[in-house]
Amino acid sequence: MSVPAAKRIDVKDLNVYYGNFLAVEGVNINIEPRSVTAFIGPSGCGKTTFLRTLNRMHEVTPGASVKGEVLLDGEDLYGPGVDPVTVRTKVGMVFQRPNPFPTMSIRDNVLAGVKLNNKRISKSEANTLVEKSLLGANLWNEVKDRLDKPGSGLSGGQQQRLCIARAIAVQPEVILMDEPCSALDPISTLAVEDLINELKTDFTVVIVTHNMQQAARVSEKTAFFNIAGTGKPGKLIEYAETTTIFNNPAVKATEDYVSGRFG
Ligand SMILES: Nc1ncnc2c1ncn2[C@@H]1O[C@H](COP(=O)(O)OP(=O)(O)OP(=O)(O)O)[C@@H](O)[C@H]1O
Repeated sequence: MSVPAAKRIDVKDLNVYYGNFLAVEGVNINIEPRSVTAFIGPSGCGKTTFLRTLNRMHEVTPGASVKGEVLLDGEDLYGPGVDPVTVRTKVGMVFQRPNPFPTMSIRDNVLAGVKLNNKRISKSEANTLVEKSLLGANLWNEVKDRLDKPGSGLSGGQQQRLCIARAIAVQPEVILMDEPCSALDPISTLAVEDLINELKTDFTVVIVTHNMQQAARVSEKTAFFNIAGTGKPGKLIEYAETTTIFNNPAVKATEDYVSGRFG
């Protein structure tokens, strides 16, 4: 399976709205390819909302809209004529709760995204893709003898890695992860964190996490978001190397948050 080039993301002056409500204001951020970037911040500061604008997934919510630009290697995802479905094949997403199709086999779960995109592939190509994707998701050895069994028969951590295999199978350039370990036990969490570390060899990875140790373990750069109060928009407060954010942040609010003084 050839791996498409990981791409950089440049966001310019992005506002995100739910109807008239300005949920996230004025985000400017440059995300490097082949790296892991973590989004942290207190509940309601707009991490998920902003993440979902990076593959136009927010458009699934009626009334949600953006102003500004999101460039993928210089191409605006919101440019005229850009199809959001195509955007989502380039920028994949893994959700908080593992969501394999429960009655579908492990093998068909891996291929589900590819089939949704109406790609026709031969049986042998499909076999290769299933194996490569499961290898890429560190799941192959655990499931290779039961590929035709339902995805729901796996543990929570295995299911989440299956969802990551499904995301990889589409061969995206960027993988977005919204709290991918929040429903997992500590051992499964470590397995997924190891995997995230490996994914950055081929992909640009962006992860929302509430777990600051996790941000410190997996990411090169961290973006801290905050809100001034209920009803106010979330803003990107500080974005820097993860070690700087945790050890020597420039902004007092970042320091208060990472040291556990609020949030
Ligand atoms: N579908 C929606 N409709 C209207 N407002 C929404 C919707 N989803 C989120 N919001 C609002 O947008 C703001 C940002 O929410 P968001 O879920 O992005 O924050 P978050 O930082 O990811 O929070 P958490 O850490 O709790 O998941 C909040 O004020 C929230 O109430």
